[in-house]
Amino acid sequence: MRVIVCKDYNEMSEKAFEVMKDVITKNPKAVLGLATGSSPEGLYKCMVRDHEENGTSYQDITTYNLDEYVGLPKNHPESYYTFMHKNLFDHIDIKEENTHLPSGSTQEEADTYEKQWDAVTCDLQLLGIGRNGHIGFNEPGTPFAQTTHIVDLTPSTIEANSRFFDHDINKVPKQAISMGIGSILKAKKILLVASGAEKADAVKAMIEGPATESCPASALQKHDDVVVVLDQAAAAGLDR
Ligand SMILES: N[C@@H]1[C@@H](O)[C@H](O)[C@@H](COP(=O)(O)O)O[C@@H]1O
Repeated sequence: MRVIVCKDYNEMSEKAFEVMKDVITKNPKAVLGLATGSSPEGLYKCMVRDHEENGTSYQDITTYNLDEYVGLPKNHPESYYTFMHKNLFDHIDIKEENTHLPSGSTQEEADTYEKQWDAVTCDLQLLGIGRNGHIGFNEPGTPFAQTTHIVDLTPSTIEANSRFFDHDINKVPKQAISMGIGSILKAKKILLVASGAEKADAVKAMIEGPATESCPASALQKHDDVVVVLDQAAAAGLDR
């Protein structure tokens, strides 16, 4: 794992953008795995600004998102479909038909998404990390070989994500459809961004702990091309 520590969220976003831009420049037909949450928002802003100022084109780029809540209509303000359009897709020249998000509530629908994912080679998978070490919605205890699946969210994730639902845990969906850890590890390159003190324990377990199902992100130790971009607060627990 290559670990880059930045002074703050903005610098983290700029550094992550450099990694992203390099992939897109080398391959304008790249397949990108995308993530939601506050961690990648700054990176998406950099991509939009670069598209507007430098004309970087996404015409031939294809995207696959990691996850989506079960039970929220597509156009719900907190659906990941809405998030991706609001933060990225509506501001760049990507073709709607080239963007993919998982959807549905059954394992059959999850398997269909995995088949689509298997048919492409992802050049760069972007990830955030949950406070309990989850990636996508793969909660602690998820087998590393897991493919796209329906997930029961843990109380800790429901609580963490309630900030997007008026701080009301009753409004947070209780399930999600998520690429598995095995799906994520299929990407050629992985870029994980994390900021803030509340991520420090998960970041330490991911990088310096053993590769164990109790920290889903520690599975990334098994991949040979991972770049982790952190701000100082998220890196605070690291020994090295
Ligand atoms: N499913 C998403 C994850 O993909 C994301 O990494 C995590 C952290 O979110 P944030 O970046 O807002 O802290 O939250 C959600 O649960």
